[in-house]
Amino acid sequence: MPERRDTLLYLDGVSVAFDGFRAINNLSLVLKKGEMRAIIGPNGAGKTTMMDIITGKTRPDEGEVFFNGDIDLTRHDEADIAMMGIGRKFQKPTVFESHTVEDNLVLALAGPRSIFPALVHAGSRAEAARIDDILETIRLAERRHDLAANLSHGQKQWLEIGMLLAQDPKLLLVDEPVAGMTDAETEETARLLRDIATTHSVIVVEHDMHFVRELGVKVTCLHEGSVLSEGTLDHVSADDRVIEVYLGR
Ligand SMILES: Nc1ncnc2c1ncn2[C@@H]1O[C@H](COP(=O)(O)OP(=O)(O)OP(=O)(O)O)[C@@H](O)[C@H]1O
Repeated sequence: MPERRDTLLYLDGVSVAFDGFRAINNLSLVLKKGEMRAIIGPNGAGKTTMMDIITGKTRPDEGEVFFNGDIDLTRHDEADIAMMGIGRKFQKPTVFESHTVEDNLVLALAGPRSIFPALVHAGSRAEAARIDDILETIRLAERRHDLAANLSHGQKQWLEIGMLLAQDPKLLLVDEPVAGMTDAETEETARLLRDIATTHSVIVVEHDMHFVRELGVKVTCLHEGSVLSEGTLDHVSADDRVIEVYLGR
């Protein structure tokens, strides 16, 4: 394990059981500052539970969970952890359908981690620049005045990623972003996340191996609540144990 102080996220020996069943079992995983990581693994491997532990939704029974080197996440609740800069996007998009794309971002900018507390209603130049920036990143600059309801499923996912970015998180947790997307949207999402990863740390959970390949980052395969294999996608997908429990199904 690397020195904890140099890491953005540090999980060591983490376990949690539900009714005696160990959903997470002695899990150790380290994310470097600025890193993007893909998490794969079969249904029930513990991917969602791991995200729940990081975000403070679930408290581990054992083990260490540190953010930014020295913040013990097991001592904080969900609201604190969101304020500290861990943003999570769930699988299902939850944009405000009856608002425009731009207004969805304005609302997100005004959220709990807003860097524009008093300025939002003033429609300040800084806010406008920030929104332009996010719209470019999420490929929706041309759609800014359209209602979110009229976006495609993939574009709604991008908008929600934009709403997450508006909170300026240090770490983004993204759960199955490309489920239900077209092939073209899937490829664009990989590029979009790579752009975001130049300035943020990201954990992406995904089952779509073509997409994971496009991300081009280190992969961790979870199984039965711990790390089964870790490394490049080529390394992990050539691992017999990964083939047996996941890829070969
Ligand atoms: N709150 C809970 N109470 C009881 N069991 C739970 C709870 N949360 C998760 N589990 C169990 O823990 C195991 C791990 O589930 P988890 O959702 O983390 O897996 P996953 O890797 O995210 O799977 P998927 O790919 O299907 O989303 C599963 O067997 C699940 O049924």
